[in-house]
Amino acid sequence: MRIDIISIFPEYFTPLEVSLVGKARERGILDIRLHQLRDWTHDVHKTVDDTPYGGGPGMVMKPEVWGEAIDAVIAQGGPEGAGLPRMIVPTPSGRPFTQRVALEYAREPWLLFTPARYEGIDARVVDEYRSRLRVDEVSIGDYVLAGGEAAVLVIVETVARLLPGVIGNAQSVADDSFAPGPMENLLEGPVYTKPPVWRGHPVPEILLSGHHARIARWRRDQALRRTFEMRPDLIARLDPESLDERDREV
Ligand SMILES: N#Cc1c(-c2ccc3ccn(Cc4ccccn4)c3c2)n[nH]c1N
Repeated sequence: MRIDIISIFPEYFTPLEVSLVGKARERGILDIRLHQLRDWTHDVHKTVDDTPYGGGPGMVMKPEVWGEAIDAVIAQGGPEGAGLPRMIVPTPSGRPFTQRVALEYAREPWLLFTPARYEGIDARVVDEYRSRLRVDEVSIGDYVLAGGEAAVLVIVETVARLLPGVIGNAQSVADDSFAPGPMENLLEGPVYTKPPVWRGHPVPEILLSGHHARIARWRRDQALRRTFEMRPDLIARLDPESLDERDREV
């Protein structure tokens, strides 16, 4: 997968050089390219923003600069056969970014992220590129960040761990909370490791029993309880068909 990120803070993406994403880049699974938006300005101050039409607080990012930058990245071409990139615009007013959306993105050969700052990008940029590309305006949650870079970090890491070969244990991905299937809309239950007793806190006996069926049942019970306690809104989304008699008792 090829990923292009255009930003006025390319240094914000240093975390993509380490850990899981960094290793995926070293192994050639991910090709991430960063671009400094100001490289497409033409004034001595490298201006990327201006006052909003209609008045109001803050500044808006100029369409000309973004248009030249996006055109230049597209013109570089992507992976063979990839065609044009899917453009992802983080915004507080976007559709929710979920595990299902991440799975969609993980199937794409080329993603182009356009994280903005200030009050966002002139709306005509999205209008322009919707006529040429698939454009997604997405939000990572119901709170307001200072810009889109943190959202890109979240999205890239979420998508990267879904790519074949990135996570050693593919079952771990399949068992993710929110992954489509039996675990969808269920939160992870508690996890434990050695020692068997820590500061007087024992590991639940069932986990030491070696009885895999009972352990699986216990874990599902814990996931249901955790979901009920922390995210009752997700309980309503559970597919009744996916619940057995025991689940209904929990
Ligand atoms: N994804 C996502 C986001 C964002 C986000 C994404 C991009 C930008 C570009 C500028 N700002 C600041 C800003 C403040 C006020 C109104 C508009 N924009 C962003 C915020 N906030 N919360 C999310 N879940």
